[in-house]
Order: sequence, then C-alpha cells, then structure tokens
Amino acid sequence: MAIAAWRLAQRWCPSYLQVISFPVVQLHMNRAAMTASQKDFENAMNQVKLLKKDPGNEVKLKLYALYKQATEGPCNMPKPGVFDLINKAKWDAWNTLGSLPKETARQNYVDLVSSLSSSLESSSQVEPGTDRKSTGYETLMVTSEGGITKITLNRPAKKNAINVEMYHEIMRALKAASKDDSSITVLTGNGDYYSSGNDLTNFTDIPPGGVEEKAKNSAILLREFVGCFIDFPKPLIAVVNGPAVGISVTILGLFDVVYASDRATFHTPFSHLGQSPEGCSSYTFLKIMGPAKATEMLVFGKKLTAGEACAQGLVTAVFPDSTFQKEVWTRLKAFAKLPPNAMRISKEVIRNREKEKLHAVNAEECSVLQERWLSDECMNAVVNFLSRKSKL
Ligand SMILES: CCCC/C=C/CC(=O)SCCNC(=O)CCNC(=O)[C@H](O)C(C)(C)COP(=O)(O)OP(=O)(O)OC[C@H]1O[C@@H](n2cnc3c(N)ncnc32)[C@H](O)[C@@H]1OP(=O)(O)O
Repeated sequence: MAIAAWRLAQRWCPSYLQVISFPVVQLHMNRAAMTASQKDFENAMNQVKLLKKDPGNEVKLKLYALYKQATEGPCNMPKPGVFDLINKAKWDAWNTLGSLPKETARQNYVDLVSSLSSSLESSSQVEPGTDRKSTGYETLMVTSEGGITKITLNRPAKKNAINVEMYHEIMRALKAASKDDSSITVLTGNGDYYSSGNDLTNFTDIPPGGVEEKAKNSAILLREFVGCFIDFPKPLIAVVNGPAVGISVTILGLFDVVYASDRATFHTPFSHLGQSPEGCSSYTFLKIMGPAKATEMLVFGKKLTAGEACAQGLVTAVFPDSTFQKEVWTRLKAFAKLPPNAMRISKEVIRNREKEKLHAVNAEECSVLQERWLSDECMNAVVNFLSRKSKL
C-alpha cells in the first residue's frame, strides 16, 4: 500500500527530492525549537538534498515520519481517507512511531541520513575515520562512531520483531563489531518498541521437510544466535527504548549493562505461547533475581515494569523517557573513552568463568524448544496470533 502510494507520488513529482522537500521547508519554521543536536539535524536535512540516488519509497517514508516526530511529536492528525493515497502512506509512517520522544526521533533521523550518505554516495565531504556506517543491512541500522558501534533493530512497523533475516544480520553485525576498532557495542530499537521478540511469522515458512525440519533449523539458528551473545568479547550494552518481549528480554541476561527507559516493559510469555525459556535465561535469570522471581517471569509470564526489572537486577538503571537518550548516551560516550583493552580483558575474566556453562544451557534450551515448537500448545498460540485472535 505504502509503496503504491509513493509510486503515485513519484508520478506527480518527478524528483524524489520534491517529495521529501516538505520537511526542509518546515525545518526553518521550527528554528525556535532548537536544541543541542538541532545543528546535526539541520546538517542531516541538508545531506538529504545532496544524495545522488533515490533512497527508495520506504526510506523516504521513514525520513518523513522521523522528521514529523522530531519536530511536532506524536501524530495527532486525523487519518486521511483511503483514496488519499500519498497522505495516508505518510500518516501511517508517522503514526507508527507512536510516542517516540522528539529527541530520539531527531537522533534516528540523523543516523538514518548518515547511513544513507555512505551507502548512496552523498556528494558532501565526510571526514574520514570519524563516523562510519555499515551498509548492506535490511533489518538493522549499524553505525560506528566515537568508539561506539551502535546496532539498531529497524523494523519499527513490526515492533522490531526478529525475523530470520534479522537473526542473521544481528549475528553478522556482532561479528563485525567484535573486530572493528570500537571499544563498546550497543543494541537498541528504532520506534516505540525495543523488540516484540521472535517474529511469529517465522513459523509459517515451512520447508519441504515439514514442521520437524523447520523446528530443527530454528533450534540451530537460535543456538548460533545466542552463542554470539555468549562469546561477544567487548562490553555489550542494551539501550532498551521501549517494551521488550520474548527473546529480546532473555538475552539481556547476557549483556554487560542494560539501560532502560521508564516506558520499557519486560515480558517473557513463554507458557502463553506454548514455549519454554531461551537465551540462557533458565540459568541467568535465576542467578540474577533468584528462582521465585525468575519463575514468575519465565513460567507465569509476569510482565515487569522497568522499575521492577531494575529492582530485580535485570536492568542496570532506568531513566525518564524524556531524558533517556541524552542521559544514556552521555554515560556511553564516557565509557567509550576508557582503555579498550582493559575493558575487553575485564569482560573476558568475568565471562570466561561462565562460558562453558552458558553454552551448555543454550544447547539444552534449544533442544527443549525444538520439541515445544512441534506441540499443539505452541502451534495454536501462533495460529491465534496470526489470525489476530490473541495478542499479549
Ligand atoms: C528462531 C528462534 C526463535 C526464538 C524464540 C523466541 C521466543 C519469543 O521471542 S516469544 C515472543 C514472541 N512475541 C510475541 O508473542 C509478541 C506478539 N505481538 C504482540 O502481541 C503485539 O503485536 C504487541 C503486544 C507486541 C504489540 O501490540 P500493538 O497492538 O501495540 O501492535 P500490533 O498492531 O500488534 O503490531 C504492529 C505490527 O507488528 C506486528 N508484530 C508485532 N509483534 C510481532 C511478532 N512478534 N511477530 C510478528 N509480527 C509482529 C503485528 O502483527 C502488526 O503487524 P501488521 O501491522 O502487519 O498487522
């Protein structure tokens, strides 16, 4: 629908820049609302004009939505009629951002433009070595700047649900980050969610070998995915910008630091889904919060607020959503200035003691899940979600 709308838009406006020039005009009207990073935002707006190639309709809609969110806040315009294709596509894109704070939207806009500039050859001069963007990711935004590699889950319209492609891309990004010259690595989400966990449509793509083969392949994928977090050699920090579900919660036990917005929630509804714990949570959560609290989460699916998750040790610190990005990034920039080898070695000392155990737990959890995925309980839960009969 969105693509069709933009095709139509391009017919009316031969240059894609005409379509996205609207926010540029508005930017000048919003100068009064300048903040510290307004300059970066303005530079990003100028960079967009220098792109030599059309970034595509989906990206243009994302740029539009982030611009509107950054300058006007959440979408409160009436929804355009079904035949008003262009405005409806724009409205949908903006509305998808939910209550994302203006500051985050501005940062995401700058990040997105920055990644486009390198992938689409902006004609502007980029100072070498100061800010490198990795391209070739469909489901992530990956940037490396000032000693920090930032991996952003980037399927906001699907609440950053992790599809098979995203599992592979996260593993690729982590492997690259482990070898690049950054000192710390950050994982965060774009949009109003951190992540809604495993993409439940992953279960619909059944190979010729049937559901058994699907369950086996998924267990192999999951084991490799979680293994990357166990083995990741540098300090790994989660910036939990919004609600987190399922595997995006369980692997937090393998991070070194977890910062959360007070909007974030932590939910592992495995029993509701006919599934069982993964991400080493059957071990890490028990160590972190003790068996009773871990059971409430992992067996009974109790959803924790950010404050509760912090009190139980899963989250390091919670910040008000309005200042979340600013406060977290101030801390992260300071961490990134510490001697990288000392940080890496300290992490190694801490993690090595547990590594063998974690890999064994991971293997066991995956093998139990392989069976669970074939159960009626699990299949019914997935079918109910896909047929919109249930939500968390
Ligand atoms: C191979 C390794 C396997 C590892 C296994 C891991 C286990 C887990 O991670 S279990 C957790 C699985 N996740 C869920 O059960 C969450 C399901 N989603 C929901 O309940 C709701 O979407 C929500 C509570 C997260 C959000 O509800 P809200 O009303 O705000 O938004 P929606 O309109 O539902 O969502 C927007 C859009 O996104 C799609 N979507 C969201 N989450 C998922 C998901 N996990 N899988 C697939 N799709 C998801 C949702 O369908 C909507 O899509 P459409 O706009 O196309 O309808």
